[in-house]
Amino acid sequence: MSAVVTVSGLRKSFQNEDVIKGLEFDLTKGKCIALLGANGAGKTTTLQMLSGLLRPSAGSIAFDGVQKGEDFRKLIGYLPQHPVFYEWMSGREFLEYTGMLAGLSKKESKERAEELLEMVGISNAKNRRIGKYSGGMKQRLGIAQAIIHRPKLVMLDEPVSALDPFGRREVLELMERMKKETTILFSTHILNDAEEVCDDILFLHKGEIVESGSMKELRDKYQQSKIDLVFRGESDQYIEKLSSLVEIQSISVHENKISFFVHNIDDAKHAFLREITDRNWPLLKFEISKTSLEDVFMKVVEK
Ligand SMILES: Nc1ncnc2c1ncn2[C@@H]1O[C@H](COP(=O)(O)OP(=O)(O)OP(=O)(O)O)[C@@H](O)[C@H]1O
Repeated sequence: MSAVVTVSGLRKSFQNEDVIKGLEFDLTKGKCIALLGANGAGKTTTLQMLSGLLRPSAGSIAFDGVQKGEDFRKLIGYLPQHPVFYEWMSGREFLEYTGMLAGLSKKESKERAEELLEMVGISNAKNRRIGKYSGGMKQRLGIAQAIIHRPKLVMLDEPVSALDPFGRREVLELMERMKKETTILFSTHILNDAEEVCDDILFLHKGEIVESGSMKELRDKYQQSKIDLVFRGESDQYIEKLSSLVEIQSISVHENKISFFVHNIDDAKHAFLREITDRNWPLLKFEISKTSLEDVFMKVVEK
């Protein structure tokens, strides 16, 4: 599959401090990719370099079909983390204005503005002043602005983080619709949001990509089945016996909770329950679950 942009050896330092430390990745055409990372991981800095607002300290960013030195801005759309609007303009006026700034004719801008107001679901408020819009509506207007010139890649910096649950839902649903038309790179520190709409993840931590791949690959790689057990009293003898019954990947003990990570959850469940009931062990808790990507994310971030 072809890449809309290929990034190689990308670095950025501020006052001799390395903030982005040699990123290597490409973004596959037609995908929605989450740039996931905690606060300060370097997401905004990365997006600003990709959008041409910030000059990299080193490395290259190559857009598909664009020669070195050629203007690539027509190919990209960008919604900053804290977009600023002319609050006195109406949504329609704002979109027509940004359309013309992006190089569309007056007629094209009008038509595209109408189309986008419909698409992002604010056409009934198109003549209202932006100052009267809710957070979710402003964010959707910001997204419309970012795609007015039909870019090949649209970058959204934390588009849902500051929204209430309603606004968040509106924007995530809009992204779902946009996926059919363009490649999306969106930054977030909330894994759930990434999981909901994205195909692929770039996991940024302290300026480095510590994990990447499709959602499915990462789930397959990290999701493990586990059985949590709590017994009354000392648990060493139970751990020893239970771990001899089936193939165990790992065991962790936290206070009085024993977690067995296993390959085959059905075998383990039956074997454990049989053993515990046959021997009448003082079981207080038996719980089956899966580790989530969230657990993995937390582990990496805590390092
Ligand atoms: N202009 C600047 N001058 C100095 N340091 C900067 C500058 N811009 C960003 N940084 C630093 O670079 C690091 C990464 O910042 P960045 O804003 O890219 O992170 P982020 O992942 O987008 O986080 P957040 O979600 O909090 O915005 C931070 O430590 C930040 O303090």
